[in-house]
Amino acid sequence: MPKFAANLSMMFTERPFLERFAAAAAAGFTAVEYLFPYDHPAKTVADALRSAGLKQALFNMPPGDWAAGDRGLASLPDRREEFETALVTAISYAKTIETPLLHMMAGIAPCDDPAAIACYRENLKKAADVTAEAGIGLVIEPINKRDMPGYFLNDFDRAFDLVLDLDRPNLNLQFDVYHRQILHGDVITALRKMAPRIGHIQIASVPNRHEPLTGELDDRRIFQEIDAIGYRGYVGCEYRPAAKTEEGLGWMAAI
Ligand SMILES: O=C(O)[C@H](O)C(=O)CO
Ligand SMILES: [Mg+2]
Repeated sequence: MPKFAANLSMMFTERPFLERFAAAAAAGFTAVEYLFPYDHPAKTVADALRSAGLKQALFNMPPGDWAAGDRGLASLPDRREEFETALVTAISYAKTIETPLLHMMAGIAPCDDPAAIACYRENLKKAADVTAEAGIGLVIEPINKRDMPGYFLNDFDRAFDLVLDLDRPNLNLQFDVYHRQILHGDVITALRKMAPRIGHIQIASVPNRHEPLTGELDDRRIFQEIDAIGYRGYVGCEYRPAAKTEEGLGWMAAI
């Protein structure tokens, strides 16, 4: 059975962010992930994590101005300096919080634009090499067009081929089952094909992005396959609870 990490950006949102760590631990989670810790000092987040006795699975590099519509900086040629600063910030936070893995978001840019493609590739190489020096893993995640219209990285084969082509040991794929199903379907075959380069997995029901066992996929079968491919990392529960978080946790006993 996979080991699950609560996503504190989506779950336990009935309480302020720093109180979600204790709530996740009380609910039985041993690890957490979230999108961004940057609204708080790194030490404050690290203290909340450690006080709750939790492990940190992953968080994202700074995405730019999220409220203004930024969804990452890596493919934006006119924001290279901001990307470099974001990389330094992410590594500093990752070291303080002892996070083994960072997700580099691509940004909103045409996926066929040559300048965006070149910029993304260069930034990805740089981020992989700099995180490797810090002993940190890096993942890239294709995201579906319904949830994130215009997002640069929106194809699993393209992301997988880029990981293989750049061939950095610490650079792998963030395989979000929710996005895979919406973008391409064929989840189990893709898990088997991409298994050697899967650095992180996330789950949510399709189409509503709620708890497991409530969507169109056979989540029990997918969890069996995640075990079968030999994935031993955390599976991030990146879902929006259909009601109160704790009321929706029955799936953990039912899988
Ligand atoms: O949305 C997702 O699936 C990603 O995992 C993310 O963190 C950016 O929103
Ligand atoms: Mg995801």
